[in-house]
Amino acid sequence: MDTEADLFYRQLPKVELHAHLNGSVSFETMETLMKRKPHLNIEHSMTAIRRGQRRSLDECFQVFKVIHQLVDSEEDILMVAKAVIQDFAADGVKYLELRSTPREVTETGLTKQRYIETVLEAIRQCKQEEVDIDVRFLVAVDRRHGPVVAMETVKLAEDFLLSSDGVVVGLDLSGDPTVGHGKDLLSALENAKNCGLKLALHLSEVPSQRDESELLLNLPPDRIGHGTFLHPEVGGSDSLVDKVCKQNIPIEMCLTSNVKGQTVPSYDKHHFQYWYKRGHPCVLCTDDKGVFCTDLSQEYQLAASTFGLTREAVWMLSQQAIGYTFAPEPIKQRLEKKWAELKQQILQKHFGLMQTIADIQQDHKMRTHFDLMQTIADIQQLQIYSWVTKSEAAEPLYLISVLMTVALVWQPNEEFVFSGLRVKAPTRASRGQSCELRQGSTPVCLRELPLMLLPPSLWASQHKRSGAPTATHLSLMKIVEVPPSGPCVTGRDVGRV
Ligand SMILES: CNc1ncnc2c1ncn2[C@@H]1O[C@H](COP(=O)(O)O)[C@@H](O)[C@H]1O
Repeated sequence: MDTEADLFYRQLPKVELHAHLNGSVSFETMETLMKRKPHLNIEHSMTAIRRGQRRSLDECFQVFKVIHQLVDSEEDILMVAKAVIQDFAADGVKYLELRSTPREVTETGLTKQRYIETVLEAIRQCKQEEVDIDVRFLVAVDRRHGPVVAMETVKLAEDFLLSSDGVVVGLDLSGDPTVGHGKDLLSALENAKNCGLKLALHLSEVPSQRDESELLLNLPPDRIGHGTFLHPEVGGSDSLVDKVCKQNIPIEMCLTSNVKGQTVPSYDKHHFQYWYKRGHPCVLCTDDKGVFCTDLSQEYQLAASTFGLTREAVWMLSQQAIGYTFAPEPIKQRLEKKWAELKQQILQKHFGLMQTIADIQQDHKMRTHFDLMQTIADIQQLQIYSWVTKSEAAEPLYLISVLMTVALVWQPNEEFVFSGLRVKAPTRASRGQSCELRQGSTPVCLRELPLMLLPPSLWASQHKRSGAPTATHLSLMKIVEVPPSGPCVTGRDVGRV
């Protein structure tokens, strides 16, 4: 069931800049592919790394080999590319730069030229079918295939740059980072740059790539993929960080991919934190949403909860990504306009309730006790209770704020039941005063709540520190947005103990 937060992150307009086509195939599309080729005996466990699972990077690359067996004809590529684009659109992605390595398969007659043409056909069909997403394509060079193939791929990419009506915009360098050295690919990459292809290069995805990154950063690339081991705290160097910062090169960050592929030990250790704190351009991406079982909404939500980003900051993060796309200026302007229009609808809708409660709390500080008692009636008139319903939306932030608004006007120490939660009013309704909440017989202690709106991420981290129940514990408590028709008063969940 979707929570209010899920809804927000899905509705958030997003830009996806690091997505490998064959790594982005959904469970459902995979199912169709498996049915088409039953003789391969491929199961889902061979194409995806599920929740809680981890693999070595090497094992991840084995997964791609399996997927490539399933996707080996023009027919497959068309289906997969269309499905992937539709998935991204359904996840609220408004602009997508898809990347893929052109392959030839003798048995099916697939050539690299036809491979790219088929992906472009999928993009064209989606556009014709008015799928709400702008899609561009990056031709990928697989580093494992060496300099000759790299040069051929660049030539192919250059041809499409000139003939694809702006859909092919750049070149990606990817593939198993433990194989080969970037110095052998330098000429091909220079050629690509000189002919106007934008460069999105996987850099320092593993620790051993320091020298290579030094070299490739001189090109310089237009964006960096992963950049996991660039900074000195993880074995990179100040010189690498200086180069990236001076040239202001955006970094594509793929949290789940890095954690599941074990190049990063845990979400909270992700290098997003390092770069984001410095104000460096960062863009959240999925990498391989099919293989790593994620989507871009989830990646934003994860980043926000792990690093305590406010909704405003999340919005900024997604909006700034427009500037890092390889799209021409008019497209960027169109996207900016779209973001501005949606901001009214989405951000303010989700902030509306919070603001109202903050106003009420502000009011409380001014009032006498009598007024406060009166305010409970006002609150009912403002129909806050009706926002607390049995619906699916459950943001602890809102819940606690509402609870505390009620608690503030209650007699000190008095208890009441609120949607099954036993709440004890604070003895003094002042900042810094702790307040006791119980779920069943379990006390939940949260400090300083009366006067602050606590983001779920912070709340979760407080819980970790205090050992109290997790945020999901209280997510049984539901709050929905204000219905457009105006809420109705119920108050039925509130009663004295
Ligand atoms: C996990 N991190 C990663 N690091 C480096 N390269 C990756 C990758 N994830 C995917 N690829 C590259 O993308 C190919 C699959 O999509 P396409 O067949 O091109 O659409 C992989 O074979 C690999 O070359």
